[in-house]
Amino acid sequence: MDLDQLELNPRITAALKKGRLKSVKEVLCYSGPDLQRLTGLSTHDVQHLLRAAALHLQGSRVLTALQLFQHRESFPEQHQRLSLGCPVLDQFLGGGLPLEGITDLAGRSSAGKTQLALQLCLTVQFPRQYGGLEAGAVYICTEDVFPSKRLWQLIEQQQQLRTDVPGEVVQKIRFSNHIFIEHAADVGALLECVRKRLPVLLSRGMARLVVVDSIAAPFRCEYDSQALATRAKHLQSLGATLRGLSSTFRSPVLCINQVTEIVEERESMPRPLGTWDEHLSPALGIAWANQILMRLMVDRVHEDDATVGLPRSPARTLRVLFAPHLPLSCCCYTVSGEGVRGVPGTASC
Ligand SMILES: Nc1ncnc2c1ncn2[C@@H]1O[C@H](COP(=O)(O)OP(=O)(O)OP(=O)(O)O)[C@@H](O)[C@H]1O
Repeated sequence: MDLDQLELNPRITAALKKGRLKSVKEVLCYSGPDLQRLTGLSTHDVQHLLRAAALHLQGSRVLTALQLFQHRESFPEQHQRLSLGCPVLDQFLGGGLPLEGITDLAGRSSAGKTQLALQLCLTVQFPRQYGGLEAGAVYICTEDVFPSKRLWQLIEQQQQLRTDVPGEVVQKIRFSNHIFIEHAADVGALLECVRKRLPVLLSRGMARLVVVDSIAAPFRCEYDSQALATRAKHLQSLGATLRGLSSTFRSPVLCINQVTEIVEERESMPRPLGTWDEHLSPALGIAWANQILMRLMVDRVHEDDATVGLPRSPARTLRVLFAPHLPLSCCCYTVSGEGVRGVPGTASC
């Protein structure tokens, strides 16, 4: 019984036993007045008891954020990330996706958002030493049908992409058996899915990655300008549920987002690769931005730009727009039959 480890007056210990309290955790679950009622102790004794219990749980050391950062190897849980399946992209993102919180991945159509999401659905199934979480993924489609043909292609070519993983390990994983696909065509269906079905899969350990592809689609078309407050309320509720699930089950949530583009007459000069297109902004505004932990933006150089002297490959960029643990930075990547790969030496701030 861990209550015996508390430095308490024997009188208080005896009162706890009489009140049938068995653990420090149990003590901390009661309010002061409840403890008084259960044990018959005075207010002063109960306060002393609560302080001793809190100190016991906290341990002897108080750690600062800097210590947590500097002694990574002593706190593997805090620094665990979900790999993107490519060492260049992992290094760019400080190890991969954080396990707790929502990552927003915005970008134009065909920029490569779905390709990254599909790759993550495979990576999550790898053993921990290869960057995975040894569990499946839930893929919630709100717009298009699930790209199963492309998924099969990626599965078949995993061995070529993941040269860091022994062949027998890759062959042993039944990737397609652990991807749970949901379709939610409107906000009501999406909320129902994340409130009811998602917790079941996560709590049973069947999945440890959630992809919503895309978060913007139902919210962009369902509300007119009169209903913006309702939209914000629903976005907030969805964000809170996803964040809660992510931190309870230490499972990353990736939300694919669309972009809004300001269309105006522009000079015909091509934009240099890796520079920020200020005409683009992620959809759903501040109501959604407040729900997410980090935001990434992918982009693809227009075909026209690629013909005006810019290199043909790489033609895609991945940019950190905000993240608590990363600088604002950018790197190039490619999409091939095998999957998504970062281009070495292209990361820049
Ligand atoms: N087998 C493949 N080989 C090479 N490139 C591919 C392959 N499959 C897809 N791609 C590339 O990925 C692009 C599509 O990317 P993706 O489906 O991720 O787009 P997206 O950003 O999700 O767009 P949307 O919002 O329209 O769904 C294609 O334009 C193509 O360039």
